[in-house]
Amino acid sequence: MLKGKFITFEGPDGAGKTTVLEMLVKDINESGIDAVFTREPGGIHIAEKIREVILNKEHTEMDSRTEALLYAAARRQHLVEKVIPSINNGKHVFCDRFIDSSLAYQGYARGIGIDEVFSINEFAINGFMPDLTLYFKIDPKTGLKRIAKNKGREINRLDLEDISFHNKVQEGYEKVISSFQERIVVINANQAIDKVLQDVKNVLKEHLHF
Ligand SMILES: Nc1ncnc2c1ncn2[C@@H]1O[C@H](COP(=O)(O)OP(=O)(O)OP(=O)(O)O)[C@@H](O)[C@H]1O
Ligand SMILES: Cc1cn([C@H]2C[C@H](O)[C@@H](COP(=O)(O)O)O2)c(=O)[nH]c1=O
Repeated sequence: MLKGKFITFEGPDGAGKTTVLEMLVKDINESGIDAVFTREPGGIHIAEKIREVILNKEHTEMDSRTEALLYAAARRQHLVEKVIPSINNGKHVFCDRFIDSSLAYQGYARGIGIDEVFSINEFAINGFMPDLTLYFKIDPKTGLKRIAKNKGREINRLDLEDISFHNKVQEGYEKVISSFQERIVVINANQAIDKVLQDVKNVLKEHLHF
């Protein structure tokens, strides 16, 4: 059987990744494409439990390396339990965040080092990288404003970091993009949502012939 593709969505908080993925579900399903939509950290029971531990606002004492290891552990379980079996069954997997988030947030913004965080993730992913990554580019301040406007959304421990942390996340992503130019496509997320969705669909058509 032909394997599915692994497509990840990345970007700062509030960039619009989840919104676009939710809009894509309908279109992809209607087009008859066999796809799975999932997220990190989470997507399966154990990883959702790890998510609760990482993002709990009360866990202010969490050490940066502990944080990096927990994200990597959730990633490993999600990969072996959900992502890899789906891809082997010919399904395309769309995932809200993956390794690039760890490189930008823990590697660069937390100051552990992008190479160090890549190393612990190599153990977790064992060579399994995305076929394509869409990076939602937005000024972090705009992303945080969008989140603040959305009263229904739960604010997590990472959202509560100050703007200098979120600016570092963006800088970290820029470094990651320059290291993986052949895999990562940049989407202008600072546009009306319908235009962002259309740009995403165009990239999927071009790269994956959807
Ligand atoms: N292009 C857009 N223009 C204006 N508002 C938007 C746009 N895209 C998303 N939003 C709004 O911004 C908020 C955050 O969007 P969303 O949750 O999709 O971002 P995200 O990238 O998944 O963020 P996070 O990674 O922090 O979960 C939501 O309230 C959403 O409705
Ligand atoms: C996978 C991953 C995520 N993060 C951060 C990024 C966000 O602030 C939260 C997840 O919340 P979302 O609403 O689902 O985007 O976690 C991270 O720091 N490192 C990672 O590897």
